[in-house]
Amino acid sequence: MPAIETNSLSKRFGDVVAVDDLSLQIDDGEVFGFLGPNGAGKSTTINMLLDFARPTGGSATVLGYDTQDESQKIRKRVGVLPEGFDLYERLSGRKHIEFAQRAKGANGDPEEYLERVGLGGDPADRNAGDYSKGMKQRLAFGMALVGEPDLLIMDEPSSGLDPTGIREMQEIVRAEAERGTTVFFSSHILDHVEEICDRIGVMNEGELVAVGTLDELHAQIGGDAHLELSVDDVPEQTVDTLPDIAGVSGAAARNGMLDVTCTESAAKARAINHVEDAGTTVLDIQVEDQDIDDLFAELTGNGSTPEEEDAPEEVVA
Ligand SMILES: Nc1ncnc2c1ncn2[C@@H]1O[C@H](COP(=O)(O)OP(=O)(O)OP(=O)(O)O)[C@@H](O)[C@H]1O
Repeated sequence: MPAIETNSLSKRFGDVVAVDDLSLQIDDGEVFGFLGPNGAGKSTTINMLLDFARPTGGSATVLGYDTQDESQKIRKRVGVLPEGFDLYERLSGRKHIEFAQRAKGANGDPEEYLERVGLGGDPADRNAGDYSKGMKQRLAFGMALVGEPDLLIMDEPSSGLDPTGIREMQEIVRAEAERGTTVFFSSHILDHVEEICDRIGVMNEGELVAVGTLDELHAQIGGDAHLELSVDDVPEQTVDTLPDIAGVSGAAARNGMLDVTCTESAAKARAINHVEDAGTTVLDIQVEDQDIDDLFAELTGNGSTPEEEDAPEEVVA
């Protein structure tokens, strides 16, 4: 049974199609990164999975339960770290966990959850209002872990965290995944998901534009590779004929170099052979595979990488 399955799931807000015909399957035990720029439809998808928003089309199941008919059962087995969560400034970390336990009808030692998120000992009894941004995020994470959920849904869990906070968050996700919890991790920052996720789904303007492992994403989009050949001389005719080779999309000459763009890996060898067959000596070869950030930018039609867009926010502790 998949942990999450959506079938043509859609949501319209008037003229805005927030989620468009989303069909996605997330297996039990997977750490899945749900990636996309602002406004791509990630939160709306999560809201539909938790029945906070009703689809205008399609359907979904979470842990085998229908999201519209069996949402109570889903909420019992799912831990949620919402975007922009609220904490009670005057309640301690421990009280927050106890509150979450009561809400979920779960037992257990609150200290154990606080320790799992690095808030054991002294911080447990401090008021959440005195916590740093990272500590607040960890407390919200600890609350999501109450009741040992089978599935963790996290909406932008690293937003506003400094690099140390992000690393800690990733470590906690990893630890939970090792315990067998399925993790659905939404983010608009590729860096935050690529290391910890088994698979990534990329959303753009409500549509799922790619899904797979990082390697599969590279393959799906063609994974352009750039070949830089240092050559003894650059015959113009070769520049013209290189794009006729299968898998070569372009060629250009500059300063004794031949730049060749290949849309498939095997085309690199074919391009080199073609150049040498024309009587040119290849002196040196440099290969530059497309960077994953470029891939993301290409998939989401963004000129800049998500990291660049977000740089100022990311240094805020
Ligand atoms: N309640 C609403 N009413 C009208 N439009 C909405 C509503 N909620 C979301 N939208 C629109 O739906 C689209 C998708 O929004 P959504 O919040 O799901 O994106 P997102 O990928 O989660 O973005 P972010 O990373 O900024 O949270 C956006 O165009 C947004 O303006």
